[in-house]
Amino acid sequence: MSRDYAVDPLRVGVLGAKGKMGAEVCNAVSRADDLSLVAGIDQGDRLEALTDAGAEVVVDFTHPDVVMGNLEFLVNCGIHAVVGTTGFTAERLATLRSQLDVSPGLGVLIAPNFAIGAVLTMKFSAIAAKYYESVEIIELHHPRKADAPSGTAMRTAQVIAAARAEAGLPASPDATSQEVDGARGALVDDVRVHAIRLSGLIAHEEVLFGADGETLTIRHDSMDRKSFMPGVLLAVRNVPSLPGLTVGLDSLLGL
Ligand SMILES: NC(=O)C1=CN([C@@H]2O[C@H](COP(=O)(O)OP(=O)(O)OC[C@H]3O[C@@H](n4cnc5c(N)ncnc54)[C@H](OP(=O)(O)O)[C@@H]3O)[C@@H](O)[C@H]2O)C=CC1
Ligand SMILES: O=C(O)C1=N[C@H](C(=O)O)C[C@H](O)C1
Repeated sequence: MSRDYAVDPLRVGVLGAKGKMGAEVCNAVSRADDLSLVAGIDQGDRLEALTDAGAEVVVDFTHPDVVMGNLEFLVNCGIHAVVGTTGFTAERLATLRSQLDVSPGLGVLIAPNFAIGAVLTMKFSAIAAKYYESVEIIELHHPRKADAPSGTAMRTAQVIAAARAEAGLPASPDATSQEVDGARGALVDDVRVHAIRLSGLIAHEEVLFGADGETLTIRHDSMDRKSFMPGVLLAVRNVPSLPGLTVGLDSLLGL
């Protein structure tokens, strides 16, 4: 018999509950009739509070330095995870895949960005990439952000680079022969990424494409952290039926 979540809500825990994103997630989960917030823990709290509370899905918005330890605990305890925390290198994803290989039925979903517009920006950029000889990315964030470039910009650069490689495109043209360190941004998979940190901003990304006589700019702006909540809740509701590792929201959005 299938479970009636209106009667028996999915039990959700939040890691990083006092942070900017974690607090917003606690509010969103509390407001959803089919979900029940059973634990919200932060720096210094015991991870066991999650098992004590019977959490079935845990959402992690903490810090790149601690997220792998958190996930090891959750996987060992058989708790599904939805992860927004950044810092997922190919090596980290491989580690996670091997942990999940021995935990049949368990799901972990990691999304570099839960905002629909950011997911579409990555998708549109992957489509546009093969038509333009030049591409650069500018990401713009609030100044309390720990990592640069953003996880979204890293992922955007990776999908663009993959599309360019498949189309046989060389590196973007660039005649710079004299440079003040950092003036041309960071190279991520051969794509230049520039990171702005500015009070007043939340999370923004611009992808600029160029060819002879034209440019195309794809821009997304998160003006409020509420923009991430529909994606987070979509992931929470679906992760128990998505065994293994899922990266990105694309499949859940039908992209
Ligand atoms: N995927 C997405 O859509 C989004 C991803 N992010 C990412 O999410 C992460 C968090 O962002 P944000 O909420 O802005 O950051 P915050 O610094 O506001 O929040 C992080 C919270 O986690 C706490 N924390 C740190 N270590 C632990 C631990 N070991 N266990 C439990 N809690 C811990 C912090 O405590 P303390 O401050 O005391 O260290 C803080 O309260 C970042 O990696 C960010 O890039 C952000 C927005 C959207
Ligand atoms: O730290 C943030 O704020 C954000 N982090 C994520 C990232 O690094 O891409 C997602 C979004 O950009 C907000």
